[in-house]
Amino acid sequence: MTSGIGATVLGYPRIGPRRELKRAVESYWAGRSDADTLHAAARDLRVATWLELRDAGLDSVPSNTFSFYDQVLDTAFLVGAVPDRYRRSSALDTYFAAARGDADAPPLELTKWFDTNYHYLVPEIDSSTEFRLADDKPLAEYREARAAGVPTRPVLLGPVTFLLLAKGSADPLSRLDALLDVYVELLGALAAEGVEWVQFDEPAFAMDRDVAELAALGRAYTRLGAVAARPKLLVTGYYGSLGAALPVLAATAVEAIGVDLVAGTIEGIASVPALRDKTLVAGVVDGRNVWRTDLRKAVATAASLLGSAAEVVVSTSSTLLHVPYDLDVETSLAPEVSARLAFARQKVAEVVTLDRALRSGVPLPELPVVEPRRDEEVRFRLAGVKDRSRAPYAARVVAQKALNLPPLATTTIGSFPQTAEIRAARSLPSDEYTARMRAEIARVIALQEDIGLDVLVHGEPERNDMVQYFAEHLEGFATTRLGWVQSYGSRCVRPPILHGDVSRPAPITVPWTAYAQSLTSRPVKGMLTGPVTILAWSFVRDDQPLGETADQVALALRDEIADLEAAGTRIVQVDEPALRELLPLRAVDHPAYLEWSVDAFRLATSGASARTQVHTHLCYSEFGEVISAIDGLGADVTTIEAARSKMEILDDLRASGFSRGVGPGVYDIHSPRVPAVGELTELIKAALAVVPGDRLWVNPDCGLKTRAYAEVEPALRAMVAAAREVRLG
Ligand SMILES: CN1c2c(nc(N)[nH]c2=O)NC[C@@H]1CNc1ccc(C(=O)N[C@@H](CCC(=O)N[C@@H](CCC(=O)N[C@@H](CCC(=O)O)C(=O)O)C(=O)O)C(=O)O)cc1
Ligand SMILES: N[C@@H](CCS)C(=O)O
Ligand SMILES: [Zn+2]
Repeated sequence: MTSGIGATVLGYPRIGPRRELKRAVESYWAGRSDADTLHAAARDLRVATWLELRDAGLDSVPSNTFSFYDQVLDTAFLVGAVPDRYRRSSALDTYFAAARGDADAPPLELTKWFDTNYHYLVPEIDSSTEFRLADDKPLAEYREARAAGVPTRPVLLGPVTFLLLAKGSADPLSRLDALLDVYVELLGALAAEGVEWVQFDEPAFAMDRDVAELAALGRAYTRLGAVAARPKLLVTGYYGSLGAALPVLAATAVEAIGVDLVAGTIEGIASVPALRDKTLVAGVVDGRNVWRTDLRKAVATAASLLGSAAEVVVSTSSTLLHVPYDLDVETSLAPEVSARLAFARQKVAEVVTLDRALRSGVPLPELPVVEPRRDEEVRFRLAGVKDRSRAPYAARVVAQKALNLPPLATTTIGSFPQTAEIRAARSLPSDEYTARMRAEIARVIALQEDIGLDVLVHGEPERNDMVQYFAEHLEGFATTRLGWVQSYGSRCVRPPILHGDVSRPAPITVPWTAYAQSLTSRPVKGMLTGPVTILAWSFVRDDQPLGETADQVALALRDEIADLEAAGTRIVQVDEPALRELLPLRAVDHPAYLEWSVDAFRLATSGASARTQVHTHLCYSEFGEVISAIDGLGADVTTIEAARSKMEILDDLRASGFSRGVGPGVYDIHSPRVPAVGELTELIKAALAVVPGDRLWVNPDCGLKTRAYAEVEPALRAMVAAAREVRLG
């Protein structure tokens, strides 16, 4: 039996090719435009996407991939799982209150989406949550697309992944049957509308799952498969192999299963007999990286599955949300780099080409193969690095006494507010720009001295982004002009493209840091982004192990640290906020990752003298799982996000016996709220119960770049006052 889904992609970017959605929502938030204007902008983006995908030749076009903020939040609204504290006068304002918070309620928790740089809002579900079909977004988008002449396939977050991502219940799956009632009702409504296919995403099953979770998956799709009048069902599990979830899904009545054959493998697929009457949606075009597909290899992979399913069709390995829109607008990329690339629009064309080749025998085009740039000197130097250790910590503590820091030393994480004036200045001529940035640094240093911080920062005004900035100054990286990818809500990043061997033509941060240090007698921290984070937030080459690429980046950072020391820098911070993010989804892959990631950090930092205090900073994740790796980094001081998770990290630190300097963040920089001195002293005292005062640092959770001075200044003053109060006992 063939089902006729045909060539498709599992999802598409939604921010607009020129970040139109960012401008539209931010304008609405600022009160500069009304809801109708915002809805019209959103509609234009959706319609343009559907027409583009249809005209590119896809047989099945996805819908409901649009979101004003986040698809997990959309799902919470769809099923009525929105806490009452967010109820506002309109549905749109209720939605944005949950996403961003307001004067009356802090937002839902924001956290990393699997092993990507996308962030989702964590639904709150407990035994009292009354699920109901509370929104018609998937239906409305289907109708809108149909009116534009495009029949579409609504994409929904699968019920089991939704519950597994939620918090608030010790046993979220106990709510599955109640949630399924809503999905059953929705399937009926979609069928009545004439929807032919619906896609359910269950990426939670690319991770290790226990027997109860696998059983819940089976129960969910057995129930949805049994709905009398329903669209055909495609269930996808991406960011890795479905593993044990594949036979579970195959045993249900769903018509199609989407498998990730880029992050996952074909292993085990042929041995699932129940797939033989289903459509296999073969994800052979990489949804997360930007390399052009090896068409011959991809078609061979898909063809090898032909006997395992009733039908095999070509698709992307995951949603295309994580790649930029269009390579063709990047006219400044070197031709030998762009010849190796495909962004979302080009990937759609690849899917169509591959599907026609697989199912109709249309010949594949011949494309030239371009090899990555090799740098023999970098490879030679790396082969010569034998030792990645520093002097013992006790000796470093003695050597660093010269810094003369008080107990409960106060500092910030690096960035100060990136104001509109700073961003606008980027287009100035070089001399003028440098003068503006130096003036900003001088202002930030004077402010920190006035506030009374002990260890200062230069404020990072010259950095458009903590990864892109370094990529712009390293060989082996390309950066884009318009290659924006959604990170969270309206915030976007332009991940650099790490395409060849990495080297550092000249010092990167030294002039800015040295200038800042020349203005003050207090120590100014040199500020670098670590090798793991640079890889995590870039598109990385896939022709060599990640550990090799990380070492090349680390070597460049090692040279930068040596130059910072030579210029008089006594403290260097190497940020690794993405250390947890890159942790592989399957436990079997953890040890190898933790080994190369820790090794790369140690390569970057182990050239530092015992007198130089090395800090690292981590945020955006829960760190319990990688606490021993954090210890393995060997930094003298680790500042870590803690306030948002209510200092839960203290338990992990206590349990791990962490014995070096640590700064659990005392206030949440994601909220405009200014903390009171009293609440900060309480947090510092709680931390003092776990870490002695001479090793305990007082700092915010993360950098201040997204905040305004009106919030930052009083918050830092409160933080310094709290540290002084606790010092006095
Ligand atoms: C710490 N985080 C980061 C992650 N990933 C990164 N690559 N970088 C990170 O810092 N992942 C986890 C978190 C995610 N958090 C954030 C937080 C904030 C942003 C953000 O604010 N993004 C900005 C874009 C930042 C940037 O690249 N700025 C450039 C370009 C600015 C710009 O838009 N210029 C205008 C023209 C100038 C003007 O007049 O404003 C234009 O191009 O039109 C710069 O400063 O030069 C955003 O706007 O979304 C992202 C992730
Ligand atoms: N130094 C960076 C770290 C962010 S995770 C900053 O302060 O923005
Ligand atoms: Zn941070």
